[in-house]
Amino acid sequence: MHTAMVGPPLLALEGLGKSFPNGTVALREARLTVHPGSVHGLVGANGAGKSTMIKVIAGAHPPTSGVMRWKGEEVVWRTPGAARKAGVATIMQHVPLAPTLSVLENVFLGAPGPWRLPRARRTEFARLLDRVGYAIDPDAEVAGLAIGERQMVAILQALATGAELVVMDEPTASLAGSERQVVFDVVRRLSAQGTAFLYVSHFLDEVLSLTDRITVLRDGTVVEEGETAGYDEDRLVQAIVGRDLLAAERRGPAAVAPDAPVLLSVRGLSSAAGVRDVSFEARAGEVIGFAGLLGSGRSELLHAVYGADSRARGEVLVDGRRVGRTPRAAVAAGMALVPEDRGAQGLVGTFPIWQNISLPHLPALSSGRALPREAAETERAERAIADLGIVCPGPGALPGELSGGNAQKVVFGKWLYGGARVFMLDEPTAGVDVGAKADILGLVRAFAAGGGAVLMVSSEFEEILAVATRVLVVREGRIVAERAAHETSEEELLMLANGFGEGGARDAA
Ligand SMILES: Nc1ncnc2c1ncn2[C@@H]1O[C@H](COP(=O)(O)OP(=O)(O)OP(=O)(O)O)[C@@H](O)[C@H]1O
Repeated sequence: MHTAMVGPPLLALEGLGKSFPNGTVALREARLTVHPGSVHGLVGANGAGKSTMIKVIAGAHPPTSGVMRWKGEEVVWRTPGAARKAGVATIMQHVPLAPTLSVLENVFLGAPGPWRLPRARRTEFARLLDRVGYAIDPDAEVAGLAIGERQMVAILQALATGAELVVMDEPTASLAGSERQVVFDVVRRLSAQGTAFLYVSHFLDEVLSLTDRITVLRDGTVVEEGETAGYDEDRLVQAIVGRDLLAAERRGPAAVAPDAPVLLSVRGLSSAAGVRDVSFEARAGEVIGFAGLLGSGRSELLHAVYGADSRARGEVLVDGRRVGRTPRAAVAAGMALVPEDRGAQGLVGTFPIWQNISLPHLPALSSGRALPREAAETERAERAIADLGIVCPGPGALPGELSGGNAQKVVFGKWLYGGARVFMLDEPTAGVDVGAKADILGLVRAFAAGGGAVLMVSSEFEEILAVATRVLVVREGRIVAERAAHETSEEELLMLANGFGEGGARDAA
């Protein structure tokens, strides 16, 4: 990392304001200064205005007020194309690549210049790989790539367009440890070559280790800006949420009574989606963490338990009674699943928040015939908004008006306030800020303490250890190891998830 502080900044925003038609003021007199070759962290709670700022920079949202300067010159980018042409590339969390095209074709999709000729392309591709220090087959089809590799294709694509500033929105959100490292290495390497990065992330350890400077947004305004060296995690959390939370997050799991009844039994579950002969039990009050790498089958396992995979074979029992193998039967038996892909499976875009939250519970909330009681539903939504700290104009807001993290909290609220007893969470804190993360983990504990059972999948093993009573390690669709949470460590779980048993021997998975 070398920061060229002499000369004008690469990008400067001054007095930036952005209001939406519904009256929400997302940015107020905000400022940002990014220097060439620097890695600049942008952090803030859910709804603080990070995405809005990025979208203004990327030319996707016109600002309502303020000035933007690029290399010292005042600029107005009315389209993403204009920003890209000037040298800004934006990499969003869900990388929009063309799945049926090859890596090579994707990398040069938006690139200008002479790269239409196959020979020139391959030469340039090799040069780009050399710059990032990463190897990937140019002829591989993108559909077959792991998420980490897709991120790399997006970075190569940004370089191919000649980007001088790469904006990354939560680039590591669904990556496993080793894949994250690859992203960090590339960012460091490219910044040393002069490319600047604006790095948006809720993973504060990443922001602290990777960036040179940090800007903290709260409620649309910049509350702090300074050199990363002047921060530690506690101070950054304070700046983001205005309170100290780490104590709550580190509290550790509660113990389960040895005579607690078995709530959920899973027997010999297998599926074509890669789940292989999985059996386990969950007692009332237990939080079971499923530790596995991306692609280990951990999400498929939850889906199979929930009955969402019609090809799955095996038995699932709640309170000793067999549950039919459909999501409908699962819900009726008291099971709830909060999926990882909340965008596609979580919310109905045309329903206000209150309706989304009560969607799974309509029978319980209805009086007489299928007429929902709006007052009860609104009350439930208001409770969810308060408990989970959902930043929104009110229960009548539409999902599209919410920031990403707040929309996730709504999905969470959907299930939390019903009569569920077995709660399955797939990456429950992905994309939510540190404050909400502590709130959600607190809710998980409260749910278990109230006699429920929780199955939780997370790529963050630290988070699993913070709430789980027991950890099941998933690899290649099987449970390859079981540990009591207080008897294991992040390092051990990572080894096991990677297929290494104790002493470095590969487990016979
Ligand atoms: N299209 C929109 N219409 C109305 N309000 C919006 C719109 N997009 C965002 N907002 C609001 O603007 C504010 C800032 O949202 P933004 O998405 O920038 O937050 P964020 O910091 O990126 O949050 P997260 O960490 O959850 O992604 C929020 O209050 C959000 O509800």
